Amino acid sequence: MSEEKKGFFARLKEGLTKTRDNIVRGIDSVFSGFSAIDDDFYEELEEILIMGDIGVNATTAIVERLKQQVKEKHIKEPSECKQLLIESIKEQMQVDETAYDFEKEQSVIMVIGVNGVGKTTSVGKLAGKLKDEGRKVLIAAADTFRAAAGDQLAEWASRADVPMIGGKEGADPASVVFDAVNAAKARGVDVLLIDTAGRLHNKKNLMEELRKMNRIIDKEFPNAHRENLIVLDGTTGQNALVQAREFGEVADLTGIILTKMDGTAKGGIAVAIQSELKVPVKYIGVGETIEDLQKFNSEEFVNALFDVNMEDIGELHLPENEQQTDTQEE
Ligand SMILES: Nc1nc2c(ncn2[C@@H]2O[C@H](COP(=O)(O)OP(=O)(O)OP(=O)(O)O)[C@@H](O)[C@H]2O)c(=O)[nH]1
Repeated sequence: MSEEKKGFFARLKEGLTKTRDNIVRGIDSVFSGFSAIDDDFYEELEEILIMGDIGVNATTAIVERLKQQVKEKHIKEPSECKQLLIESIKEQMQVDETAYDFEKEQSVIMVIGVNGVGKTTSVGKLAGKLKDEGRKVLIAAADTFRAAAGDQLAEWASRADVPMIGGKEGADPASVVFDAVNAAKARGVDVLLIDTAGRLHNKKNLMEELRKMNRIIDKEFPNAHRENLIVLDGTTGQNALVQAREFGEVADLTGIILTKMDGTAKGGIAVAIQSELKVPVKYIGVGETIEDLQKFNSEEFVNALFDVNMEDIGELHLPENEQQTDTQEE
């Protein structure tokens, strides 16, 4: 690599440039264009948030919270609302600490989503991250439908230096899962990561296959902590919500991996997802390399979105390793 890689926060901020142009500029113009905080002001603000892919539910909650604060704090100037709005969005997106318990427990993580959203890449990145944290990781390549998927995952497994099971084109995905679960138990693996197909002959088959895999894990490994992480492509906007709802019908979704947040104009979808689906965004991806996936942090995300300088806001409650990496690299 010719130039030194920037810290995650800097990459996130850069990645959110288009989203920022989309949302924050509009918000700023409302704050500077209105001389009073009235119904028109709130309406205009709502419109910009909704247009910015933040979604109706989240927008309503954010604006309601803002109204309440304006009243309580006796604020008169629209410009004084900006910080309150930022805080309100952060609150809306907070992820509970327990969301990452599975990282420390014996767990089986099934990674699901439509094809091309970044499942294989995310499994590889997550494997590397957990391995670095000292966890014993095993990858199961249950996407046996797409010819190159197994090879692609094998490459990630070797990059992350973790073993992989399965990956043979045409093999029965459920039997790959069965083998992987039993290997995980026999080898005392901490985290089993399962990459699944995003496409089969038809949608019904795909959903049936997922159900079957779920049943096998439940039956063979009832004591493991279960996670079903859906991967959503941040550039698809509202369609990501539709996908999550569909997969939610066959698997109990416990979290979201939001990928391709580098260069999307629709980054506001992160806010919408959290409030519409009540499923937390646990990781975000801002590029194609192993260090480009990080835990989602609402503070960091909203600051990056609004271009708030991290130093200006004092100590952040980032997970330890992220905090160190960013300060060192920047
Ligand atoms: N820019 C960017 N590209 C990403 C990110 N995550 C994944 N990609 C790219 O998206 C493309 C698809 O990723 P895959 O991991 O193959 O997607 P998949 O969901 O496994 O696809 P199927 O195996 O077809 O179901 C690849 O070119 C990845 O490099 C990200 O965070 N940012």
